[in-house]
Amino acid sequence: MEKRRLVLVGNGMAGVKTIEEILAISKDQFEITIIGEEPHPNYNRILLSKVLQGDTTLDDITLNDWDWYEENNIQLLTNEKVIYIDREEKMITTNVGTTLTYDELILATGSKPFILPIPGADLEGVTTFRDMKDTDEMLAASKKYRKAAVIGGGLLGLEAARGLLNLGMDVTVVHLGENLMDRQLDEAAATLLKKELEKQGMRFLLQKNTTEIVGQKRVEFLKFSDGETLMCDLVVMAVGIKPNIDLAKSAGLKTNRGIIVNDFLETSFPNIYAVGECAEHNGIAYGLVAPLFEQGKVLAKKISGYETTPYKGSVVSTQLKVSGVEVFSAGDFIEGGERKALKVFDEQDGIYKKMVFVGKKLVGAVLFGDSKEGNRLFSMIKKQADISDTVKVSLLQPIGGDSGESVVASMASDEIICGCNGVSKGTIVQAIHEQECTSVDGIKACTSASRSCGGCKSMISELLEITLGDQFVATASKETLCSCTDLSRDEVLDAIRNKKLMHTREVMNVLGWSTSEGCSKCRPALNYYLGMIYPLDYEDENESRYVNERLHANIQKDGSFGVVPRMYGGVTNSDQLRKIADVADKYNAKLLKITGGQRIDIFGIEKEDLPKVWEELDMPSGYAYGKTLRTVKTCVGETFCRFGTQDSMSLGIALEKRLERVGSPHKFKMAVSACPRNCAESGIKDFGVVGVEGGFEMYVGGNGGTHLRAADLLGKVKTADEVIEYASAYFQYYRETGIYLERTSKWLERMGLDNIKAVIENPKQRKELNERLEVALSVQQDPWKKIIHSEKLKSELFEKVKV
Ligand SMILES: Cc1cc2nc3c(=O)[nH]c(=O)nc-3n(C[C@H](O)[C@H](O)[C@H](O)COP(=O)(O)OP(=O)(O)OC[C@H]3O[C@@H](n4cnc5c(N)ncnc54)[C@H](O)[C@@H]3O)c2cc1C
Ligand SMILES: NC(=O)c1ccc[n+]([C@@H]2O[C@H](COP(=O)([O-])OP(=O)(O)OC[C@H]3O[C@@H](n4cnc5c(N)ncnc54)[C@H](O)[C@@H]3O)[C@@H](O)[C@H]2O)c1
Ligand code: SF4
Ligand code: FES
Repeated sequence: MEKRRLVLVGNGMAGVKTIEEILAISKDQFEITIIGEEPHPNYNRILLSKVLQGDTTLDDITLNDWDWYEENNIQLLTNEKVIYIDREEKMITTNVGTTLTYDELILATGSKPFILPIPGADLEGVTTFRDMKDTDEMLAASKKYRKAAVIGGGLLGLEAARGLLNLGMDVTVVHLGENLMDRQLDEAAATLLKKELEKQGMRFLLQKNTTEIVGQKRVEFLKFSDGETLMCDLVVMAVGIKPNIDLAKSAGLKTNRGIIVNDFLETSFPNIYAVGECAEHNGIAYGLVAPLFEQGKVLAKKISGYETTPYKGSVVSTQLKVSGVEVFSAGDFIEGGERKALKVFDEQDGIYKKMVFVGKKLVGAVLFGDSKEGNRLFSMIKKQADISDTVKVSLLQPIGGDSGESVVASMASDEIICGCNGVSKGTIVQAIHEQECTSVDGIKACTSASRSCGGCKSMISELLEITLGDQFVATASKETLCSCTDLSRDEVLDAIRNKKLMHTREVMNVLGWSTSEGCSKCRPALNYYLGMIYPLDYEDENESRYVNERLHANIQKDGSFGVVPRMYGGVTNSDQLRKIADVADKYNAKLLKITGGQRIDIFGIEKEDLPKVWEELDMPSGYAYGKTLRTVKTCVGETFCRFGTQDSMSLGIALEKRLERVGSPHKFKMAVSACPRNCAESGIKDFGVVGVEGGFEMYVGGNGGTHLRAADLLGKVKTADEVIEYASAYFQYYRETGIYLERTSKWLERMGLDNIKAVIENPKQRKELNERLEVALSVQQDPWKKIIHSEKLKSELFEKVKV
């Protein structure tokens, strides 16, 4: 049967969740294309607050990585905006001229932040908080400036303010109303919240109406309607959102605040649907993921031709994601008229709880200071169950305190544990018993619970403990390799060695993986571990590698590639430079850039040209894409510098030639400086060398990236040969004991510097590590050369396979 063409506009949370639901029920019905204006694969927008708070990175919050699209045969166009829908021809056009026809079209264009229409809103330093670009802008500003003003004291504004405080800025929240989070909290809870956040260092200006943002080029201060001002050099506008309906409106679909949809998410025009924040159902456009995911489920069934109950709207609950503050709000929480409130206020411990009833039905709740019962109350609100007077009062007791009973234990099977993804206690218990999910990650993989805000993780953990007893304690104390197995990395490696397992599939079969194919986390990890354990016999599985490693180049936003040839020790010559210039001209490179690792990146090469570019360069691969040694940065050293005490360039080149190509758990960067002035920045490298009088100091575990870490002193040696011996042993020890994707900075903290030192300083162990490394090095080949000389690889990788 010919597949129907399904086009999704908007690569965000609601749209991609709908596609996941479609794939789960009818994998082969559609040929799917997703078009997203942002340059990234689908990421968890909710966790941008955590990225801003410095707790995590874009990689960590990616929900569906590039490989997921490829594995599911989804064509993904990023950095493209759909600007036109031809309803009659059933065709869309993007801003770069791509046209695509569709049988079914889903609009999931999300929302746009509301920008106050005041003078100065377009000044430099004024931003919103909606996407990764905004988050990057705030992260960058925090490195240069000190004073931030956040306009809007809602959920978003407060989470932004907390993030900026974490980044070391002075933060003032400017709020129009009398109470913070006025859409979610009553006066009592808002007052407690303000006090708590003030303790954390946040400042507030309430009942302040901003009339102007003033500055020459960049913002300098805010002006308020009462004539007062506030000095600031960063302004974050968080004053609400409006559904993004521009495209739908221009296509003539019926719109109001959002795109009008019926109970099956159908718009006013056949075969066009809307889902997520852009959709308006019964007069409501939602701004939280739980209702959007509910919509996605209904739409997936509808579009796949399955019978479905109609979408009848959602009751919502919210939780603020600021550490140290527990706030929960759900339903109709303001009393008055027939809505009667039941409240407790423990002033000493700063706990406030309120439930609002209509007759015997719970219709709303606000919790401050202790929000453990939040999801349970939310379940009751959703079910509109009758609650007796005794239960009413018992709901306000601190469960788990006096009685010893846990909240989770007392929940009924159909009560919701994960509000974002609508997953009940019963579903999780079933996954534990029937799918043998025994960790929070396992539950996430089996049911999606905890995949969004993560607020339910502690309840899931508790439920696992209650359901599995001792067995959970055993599995909880270890981190599993991935959600396909309950075995830890060490247990898997032991089994590979003891049972002589030689292939990724064999490992999965013999060790009882819960999935037949594994996942994008375990496949590359197993490929690495097997290669490390059996350097001579294991045949690398290219298809288990991430796309950059598979193609030996770095894929860029626009789908072209960056090519970085090796320049040992950052030293080059006119011949190499000429070749790079010729290749750049011939293959229309878009940019030549000197990298931080002292070499040249040739950007903008098309995939099919890569083998020809490598051949014409005739230089080794710089592995700028690899989990292996990247570069050895060097200073000019004693050869030219009057401060130099050692020959840093020769040592750097020797180290790079010795350690290149062989795989490691993550990338490995090195540097050699010839004196303590440290021009090569040896203090922030995985292995850094500093020349001193009479020898070299060796520093380890440094990192100059997201998690900045100064390297620790490993030791001091006299000769360059000793440096090479120590560095090789250290690298091999990391290869053998590191967890796949663990940088040495984290590895060192996990293993303990003293323990690592004890191994590396032991002459016997150092020698053995060097010998084992030698074996691994003996079979390495330059991958570019290998591909150039293989017609099979060239055609498989660069002609047939879609990236
Ligand atoms: C910092 C932050 C924290 C949040 N925290 C929470 C929370 O704790 N709990 C919660 O429930 N919700 C939270 N939310 C809200 C939640 O993230 C959103 O409700 C959800 O992401 C909306 O999903 P969506 O797919 O409708 O829109 P989006 O995720 O915004 O996706 C829409 C996508 O469509 C793209 N697009 C738009 N127009 C076009 C076009 N014409 N062509 C191509 N692409 C287009 C956009 O670039 C965007 O990538 C938070 C939001 C933010 C910003
Ligand atoms: N934890 C969470 O669930 C979470 C976190 C972040 C964002 N979100 C969602 O993201 C969306 C955007 O959040 P938001 O906080 O911007 O929206 P919001 O509408 O909830 O809050 C905006 C706040 O700004 C205030 N405001 C309006 N005009 C103002 C002005 N001129 N000056 C000062 N204050 C003004 C309002 O009184 C309101 O409290 C919402 O849908 C929200 O639910 C949710
Ligand atoms: S690290 Fe020392 S030797 Fe090397 S360039 Fe800097 S000052 Fe000169
Ligand atoms: S409650 Fe948000 S992920 Fe479960």
